[in-house]
Amino acid sequence: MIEIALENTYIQSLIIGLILVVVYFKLSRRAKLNEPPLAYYQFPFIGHTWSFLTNCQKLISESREKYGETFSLYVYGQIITVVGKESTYEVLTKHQEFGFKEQLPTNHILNHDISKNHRLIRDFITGKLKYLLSRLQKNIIKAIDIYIGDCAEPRVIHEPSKIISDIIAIPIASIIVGEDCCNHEDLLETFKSVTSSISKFFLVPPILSFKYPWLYQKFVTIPLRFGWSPISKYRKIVISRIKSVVEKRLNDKKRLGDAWVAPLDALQCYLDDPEITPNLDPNNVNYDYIADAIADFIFAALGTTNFSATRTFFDLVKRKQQYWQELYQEAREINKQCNGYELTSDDISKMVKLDSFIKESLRIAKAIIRLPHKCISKPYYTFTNGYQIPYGRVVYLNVVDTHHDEELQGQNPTEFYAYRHDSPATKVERKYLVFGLGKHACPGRSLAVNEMKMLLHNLILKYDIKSETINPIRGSMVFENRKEEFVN
Ligand code: HEM
Repeated sequence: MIEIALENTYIQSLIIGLILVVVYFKLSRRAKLNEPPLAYYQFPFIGHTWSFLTNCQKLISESREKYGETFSLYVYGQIITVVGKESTYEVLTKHQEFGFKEQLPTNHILNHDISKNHRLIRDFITGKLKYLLSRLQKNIIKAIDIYIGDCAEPRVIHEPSKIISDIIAIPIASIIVGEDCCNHEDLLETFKSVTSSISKFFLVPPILSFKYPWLYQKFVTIPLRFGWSPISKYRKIVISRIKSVVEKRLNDKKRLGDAWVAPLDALQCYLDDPEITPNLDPNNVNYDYIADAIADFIFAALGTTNFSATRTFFDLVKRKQQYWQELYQEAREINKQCNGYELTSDDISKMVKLDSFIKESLRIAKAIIRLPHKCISKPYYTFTNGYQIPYGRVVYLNVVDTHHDEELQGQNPTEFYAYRHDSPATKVERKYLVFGLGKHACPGRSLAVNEMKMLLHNLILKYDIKSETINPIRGSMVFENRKEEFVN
């Protein structure tokens, strides 16, 4: 008995000793690095997690003031580093040293190659956007008619943000699955809900994802291993809607050969991949891959554009007194010049004031820290300012530090002033991080900004819009046809 007890004590001491050695080595390795200051926190284990979740803005601005532009926080049981305007550029452009950290591990749900899909989206959007503008425009006008319509009598809209989302979904669907499919009500609904289905699935406390990514993955993927997926309903609807279209396209392509004119949409890009459609055999198409790649496309394109368009629209209504008349004059002039015909890309680039308004609205948006990146430089990375961080450290960008900086943004940087910009909303640059920067900068930004411009241009021309509350985000809006005539 005594022997067993002694043996247990010996094993316990050995384990404690080993832990101490590991901790010592970890600490001594870290001690050698010139790490950014770790902001003070009161409670061990909890660290800054609570304030990070509940009042991130205060936490970041106080820490920034106290410790300078680069500092570390203890969040979810892990040290993270936050960088300000000086080091942001380094993180976004040094691709050998920093990798983009996906906020949600969508690869567990979606059965496709994410980087291949992002390449495809990039090539498709940058190569074909000018041919897509006409379709986007037609569908925006159609969607405005469906969801707002004729307002000869003032019409109260109780959920304006939902209306904007509904409108945005149609043109985006038209460039993903094409004109034949994009009008099906069930398809549009599943497109609108897939982003939130995926996001909700990962609502497990991300504490695990930081400290024990492996355990987090095992934990969140338990339902998947039992055959349940948050997007199975989405897959079913998408496949049922695209199947006949795909079959027709493959048969036509086989039959007509070079004389066949390929439709211009993302679906066709997937069909052009021989791995997805071996031998153009309609019975052998990898539909699961296509449906999942489309879900990833929607994940990147729809939520972001919706959020930004809604925000800009609310800003427009909120700042009506100051900007509406001027923006209306610009829209009217452009509309007169194109004489009611479709807007060309030249016409859209003449919307200089609207573009600047959109840019300002996106700049001033309340994103505080964003775009987490992981340090992949071994064994550590040294910033130009001398601070060092170890391999594996997650680095967040303090976007506000750039977006609210007087030197970069001009006078009164925290205030909304639409005409402060001297470059278009799509331009990625050091002082404007809405679309990221460098190799991974958002490839869909021209599509998103053009879509927002076309939407707002048409709304400004067509309606007089009033908010029923001081804060338009919370209340209903009244839409009424504009009294002045315009050609459309
Ligand atoms: C206003 C709307 C949008 C915003 C604010 C936005 C923002 C962003 C940001 C911040 C990034 C990360 C950039 C980086 O790591 O440096 C990104 C990446 C990406 N965005 Fe967008 N985006 C928008 C619309 C779109 C649209 C419409 C599409 C598709 C047509 C799209 C497709 C993508 C893709 C594929 C990536 C990944 C790029 C890569 O990994 O190389 N985005 N976006």
